[in-house]
Amino acid sequence: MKIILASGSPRRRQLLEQVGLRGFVVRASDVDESARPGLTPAEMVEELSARKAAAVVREAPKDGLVLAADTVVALEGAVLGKPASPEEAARMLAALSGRTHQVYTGLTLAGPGAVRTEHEVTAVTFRALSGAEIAAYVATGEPMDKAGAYGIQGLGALLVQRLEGDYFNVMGLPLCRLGRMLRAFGVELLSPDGH
Ligand SMILES: Cc1cn([C@H]2C[C@H](O)[C@@H](COP(=O)(O)OP(=O)(O)OP(=O)(O)O)O2)c(=O)[nH]c1=O
Repeated sequence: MKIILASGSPRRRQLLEQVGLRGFVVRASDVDESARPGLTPAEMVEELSARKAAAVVREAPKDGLVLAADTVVALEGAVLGKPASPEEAARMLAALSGRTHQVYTGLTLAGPGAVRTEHEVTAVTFRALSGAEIAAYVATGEPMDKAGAYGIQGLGALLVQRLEGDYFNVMGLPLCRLGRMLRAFGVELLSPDGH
């Protein structure tokens, strides 16, 4: 089955390769990422991942399997997406400092005749950060294209004291859940013949 990754995120591409998927194609969608007001973070990431998948499905081959995801950070009811400026990144990091937040990723698989959307949550606790540390981290540029203004896979690892759940969900793709969802579409990542 031809797998189409509907994502411009280099992390998601890397993570698919990590679990042995080869030969997939990348078709970044250009959908409106603004969410309807009043949705919970879980509803929001599910809806956005479904929207990203739907935008690519139209041009996909009939036997293709489209995979799309969306990640946000939730802090006590507030949803943090990607920061629009270094100042906003610094504000997000100050809000996350010394507290626990949730990272939500919605995942949609759209195959021949079936579409499935699920989400995964990971709880992440930051240590207390000084203003100087926040400024230094923002100056690296790493926060700018990432939900919640940090990347756990980079220097952001220095901020994370504790994590509960799927680490890869924080990077933007919950691999354990993905494996289970792919199996439902007939794609087995752990097969005896090494596929
Ligand atoms: C919290 C966190 C987020 N992120 C990233 C994952 C996502 O790429 C990004 C959230 O933005 P998304 O809108 O989920 O994804 P994207 O715009 O990068 O790619 P596309 O819409 O084409 O699929 O934040 C990290 O890489 N590390 C982290 O620790």
